[in-house]
Amino acid sequence: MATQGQVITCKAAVAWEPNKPLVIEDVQVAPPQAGEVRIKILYTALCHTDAYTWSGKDPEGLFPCILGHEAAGVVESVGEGVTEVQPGDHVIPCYQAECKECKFCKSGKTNLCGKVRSATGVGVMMSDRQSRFSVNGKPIYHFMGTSTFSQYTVVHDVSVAKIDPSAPLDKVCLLGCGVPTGLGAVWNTAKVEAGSSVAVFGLGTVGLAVAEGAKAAGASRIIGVDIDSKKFDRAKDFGVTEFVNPKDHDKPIQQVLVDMTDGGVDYSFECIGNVSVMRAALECCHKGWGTSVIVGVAASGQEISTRPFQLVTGRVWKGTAFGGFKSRSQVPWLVEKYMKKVLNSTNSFSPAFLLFAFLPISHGFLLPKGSQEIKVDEYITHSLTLGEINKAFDLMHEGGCLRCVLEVHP
Ligand SMILES: NC(=O)C1=CN([C@@H]2O[C@H](COP(=O)(O)OP(=O)(O)OC[C@H]3O[C@@H](n4cnc5c(N)ncnc54)[C@H](O)[C@@H]3O)[C@@H](O)[C@H]2O)C=CC1
Ligand SMILES: N[C@@H](CCC(=O)N[C@@H](CSC=O)C(=O)NCC(=O)O)C(=O)O
Ligand SMILES: [Zn+2]
Ligand SMILES: [Zn+2]
Repeated sequence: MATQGQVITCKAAVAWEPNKPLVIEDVQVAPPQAGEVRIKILYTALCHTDAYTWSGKDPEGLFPCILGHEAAGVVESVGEGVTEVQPGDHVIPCYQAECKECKFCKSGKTNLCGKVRSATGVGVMMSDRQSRFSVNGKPIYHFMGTSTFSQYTVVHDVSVAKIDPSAPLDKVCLLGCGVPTGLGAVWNTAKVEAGSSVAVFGLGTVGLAVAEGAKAAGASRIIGVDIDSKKFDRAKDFGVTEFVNPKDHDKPIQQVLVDMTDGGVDYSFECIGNVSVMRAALECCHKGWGTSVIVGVAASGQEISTRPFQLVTGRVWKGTAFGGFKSRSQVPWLVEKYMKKVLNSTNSFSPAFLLFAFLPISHGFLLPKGSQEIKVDEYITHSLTLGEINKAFDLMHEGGCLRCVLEVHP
């Protein structure tokens, strides 16, 4: 039955209040307006940022809402004026938009986009400042401009990346957030060079993707720091070469790292969201040039501090959103890199090889040596259905879980 132009009633997980179990509801999803796209979400993963907003600690958190921002699906219908995608296209919703026209997009200095951020931060669509979701007439807020814990969602056209239709959506949904964030933190934000020493604080999905990116960039030492020693074994597969558990040391962790590395690491990455660790990550960097990148998201009211002397003496403190990747332009490229790995694991040589070899040039930037392929499957530790979403959130807080992928239309 054609659904174009109709309200769709479907299942979605609604967060009615902070920290209260999500409820699977029959949700009405309005048709897309001008410049909007309605997507049938097929697979969504959970990210710690969903848990953070659900906890009530996100200053932008609004309830009731539909969370979720790491997903893949198929375009169901498009609103007036949408030209870059059409029904049937396979897509990844992007919480970081890319309009290619605003001063951010045109600056060449950032992946942040200003076109719809004022609406996505308050849970509505840009054109009429209204939500497209409701339950029995009660509006439900959008989240991060994506709201993927729903069988159908409506997003702005500038927030949709069209991808290779042969890519497995149950895997590439991860390219909507955590994996690109870690890789991009290394390749785009820090620009780690071959031979560098790197410290990664937090060995969850984001930290492991940092390690993977650092290995691809040719880092000589990749030191993983985590308070859970069970994380260490798995981290070796992602490129971590040494491990430190702060609980095993009496000295501050920054001092431990400085002592291990003849004065400090060249690059460090905080992938936890803990402001004390952010300070340690800066202060374990080498005097004169060490760069620390904040990736973790810290709660409302939390602030970072250090002695200004740390910066006066040449350390650099940076942050990254979505790893600095320009979403609509570069998510399809990340999917292609993943597909190359899939192809290579089935064919020893494929004509697609030449295409992939030239893609980095056609996309305007160079890949670090050895980074032609990226892992995705390796980050998926659990698979459940949308109806089991509360169980999936419980799993996230267990040490063994990296990403749990939910089948949205089981
Ligand atoms: N900036 C961005 O664009 C993005 C930021 N994030 C944020 O990145 C952070 C990490 O995300 P995930 O990897 O999914 O989280 P995760 O919870 O899976 O990983 C965090 C790791 O840190 C470890 N840890 C906790 N406290 C620690 C401490 N004091 N010292 C050392 N290790 C400690 C935990 O054992 C765990 O292994 C979250 O804050 C998330 O919100 C996620 C995606 C995008
Ligand atoms: N509303 C939050 C914002 C948290 C945040 O920094 N989000 C990241 C993405 S985290 C993904 O899992 C981001 O892209 N930030 C840039 C942006 O424009 O939001 C808060 O206020 O803490
Ligand atoms: Zn995320
Ligand atoms: Zn823009």
